[in-house]
Amino acid sequence: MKFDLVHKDPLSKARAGSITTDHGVIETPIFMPVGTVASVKGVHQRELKNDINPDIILGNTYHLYLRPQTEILEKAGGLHKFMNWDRNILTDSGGYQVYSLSSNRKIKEEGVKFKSHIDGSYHFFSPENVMEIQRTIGADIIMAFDECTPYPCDYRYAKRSMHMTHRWLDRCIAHLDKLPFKYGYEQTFFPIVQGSTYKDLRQQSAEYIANVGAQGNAIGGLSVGEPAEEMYAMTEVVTAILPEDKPRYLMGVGTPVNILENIALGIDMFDCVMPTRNARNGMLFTANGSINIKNKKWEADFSPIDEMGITFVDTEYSKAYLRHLFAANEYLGKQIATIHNLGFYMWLVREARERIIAGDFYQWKEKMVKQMSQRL
Ligand SMILES: CNc1nc2c(CCc3ccc(C(F)(F)F)cc3)c3[nH]c(N)nc(=O)c3cc2[nH]1
Repeated sequence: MKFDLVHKDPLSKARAGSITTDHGVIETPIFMPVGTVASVKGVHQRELKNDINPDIILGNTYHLYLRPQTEILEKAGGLHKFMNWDRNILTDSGGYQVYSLSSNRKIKEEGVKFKSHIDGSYHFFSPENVMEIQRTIGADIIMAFDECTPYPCDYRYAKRSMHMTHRWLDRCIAHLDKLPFKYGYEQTFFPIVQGSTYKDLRQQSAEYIANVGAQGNAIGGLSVGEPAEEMYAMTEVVTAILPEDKPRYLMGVGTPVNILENIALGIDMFDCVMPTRNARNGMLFTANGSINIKNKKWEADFSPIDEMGITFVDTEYSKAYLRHLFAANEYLGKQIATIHNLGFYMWLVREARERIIAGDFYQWKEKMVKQMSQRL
């Protein structure tokens, strides 16, 4: 993997860059649509390419391991082939999903024992077997097996959890070195900074991760319920220590405002379920604020969904029609809203990149943060 920084903003830590992998170039700042079980819910790969056009999407080790299971993915020649997606894929290591999805799980030094949310069967993730699973899935960027420290937690727990994540990181690296690439293209490993919302622990963890010298670095343990100010404060502490010439991925972030604020703090990569999950609930994000399309006020509003939208749904369908589809619980409604929201998130980070290159990102960000916070 190669990362070229093409521009830095004069009034903030925002950067514009390009990540090059064997599956193409990723222009940063980038938003990565969540494709949990080898699909961005309700969107065809062709629509994804033509209308939303992400350089990279996310896949999930926890889900893919349970279904369709790694044996099938291996026979398919990896996830790219299996889902007919020839651009970049990043997989999370499953640690977070076990913590957030599995009913009962037991975290020990060796690894995590968990119960499948699908059929109740018991499984075990360790740094070692998760590296093997991610090699088999074949994503271009793979994540360390970490413990996403729950929030809130006391200092002692956060410290112990951080040190275990560091020991697991060492085990990931030691094991990965013995596992050759399976499908003829490179896979890049990102370690993950923890430390909860304690400044000194975040500094320690950022130093430990920076020392690994990886091609990219992630910040975990945030967007887990902490106030936005805490998220920004921890991001600031960590980006001051992580190497400037490597991409930074802030996991699970966030709202449009969170994304702009963290771009200003030096973050390059984002993922979040909000655009897709909120869409299925009728919550649309726009440059002028958010719309709850189920609201009666849109019943006879025949204006386009979003005059400034970048996808075909924004101009080809009206607010009244989309509201009707939700009222009738028509599947098409969820699909239209999902394409709109993903389109908006892609527009937001692309516009941020253009502004960083043009040199007026900071002023634009200040204006957008106010404008997007309105409720329409
Ligand atoms: C929502 N907040 C949040 N999400 C977080 C995530 C998940 C990110 C993710 C990746 C891939 C998918 C996929 F389903 F699309 F594949 C879905 C979600 C974290 N992941 C790890 N490893 N460590 C963390 O410390 C961490 C903290 C996180 N805060």
